[in-house]
Amino acid sequence: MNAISVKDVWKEYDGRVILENINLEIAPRAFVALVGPSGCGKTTFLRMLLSEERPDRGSITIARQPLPAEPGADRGVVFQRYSVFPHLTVLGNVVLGLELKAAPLLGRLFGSSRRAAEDEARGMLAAVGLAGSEEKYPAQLSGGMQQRLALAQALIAKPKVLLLDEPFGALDPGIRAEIHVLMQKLWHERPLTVVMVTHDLSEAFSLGTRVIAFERRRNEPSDGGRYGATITRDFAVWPKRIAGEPRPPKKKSMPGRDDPVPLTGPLRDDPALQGDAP
Ligand SMILES: Nc1ncnc2c1ncn2[C@@H]1O[C@H](COP(=O)(O)OP(=O)(O)OP(=O)(O)O)[C@@H](O)[C@H]1O
Repeated sequence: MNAISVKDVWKEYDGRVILENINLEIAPRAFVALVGPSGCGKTTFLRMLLSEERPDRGSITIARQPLPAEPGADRGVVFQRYSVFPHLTVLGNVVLGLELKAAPLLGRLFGSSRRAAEDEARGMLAAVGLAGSEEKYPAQLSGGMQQRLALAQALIAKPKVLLLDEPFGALDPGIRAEIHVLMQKLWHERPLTVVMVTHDLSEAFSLGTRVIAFERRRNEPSDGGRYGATITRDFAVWPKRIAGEPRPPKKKSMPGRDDPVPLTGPLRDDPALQGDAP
């Protein structure tokens, strides 16, 4: 199963401790939202899960196996921008995900394999709401459609783990709400464990099964970078959100028990959960 286990992980850059003593057990099919102040090391943590960076100390395993030394098809990733290739069509971007998985060195499929890959990619594009846009180029798509494409490209290789680094941060609220619905649908339908970095607390609680805050407990300039951020809060979202069991759509007029955790009071004001978003 695609459980993630992080044990006593530390990361330094240039003699400065960025992350310290990170311990985290993520259940298979969880949707973990990571929040915390700007610069506390959320992206660094995600990059370690992707094998773009290595911990200086500690270990990370997925499904009880040490992380591969390089990023691979087992972990998909979507960034806030620039996740897709501008010179490839929408279809080409998604087919590439399959080509890189099947032929990592050559990155090309031919003949019937290519046709099968194209059919699969068309199915994936339909699943993210991009049917009919196959021959367009990313620049011809809106921001929301580009992120749908990035999700399709990441998911086509059937990763066990999906890593999201503020994937919806640049989208307008209406578009963001639509893509949240899509994101939940994709998570319910596929055997994925998701780790998402976000500055948006409301997004964290409306998508996640669990919200984790990173924070530096000591943050004095005189510390000289001796202390990094660590996990200071770990909330299970209530009512429980369970992969594969979508909640019924909300009734419009009456606030119900399936509403997300209300973001008022001490939680909303908790400095550990404040990013630098307005
Ligand atoms: N490759 C690198 N070399 C040196 N320092 C780095 C490197 N990558 C990140 N840092 C530093 O590590 C710290 C944490 O950066 P990171 O991007 O992980 O934070 P973050 O919490 O994701 O920030 P934000 O919310 O603003 O995206 C920052 O001070 C950053 O400058």
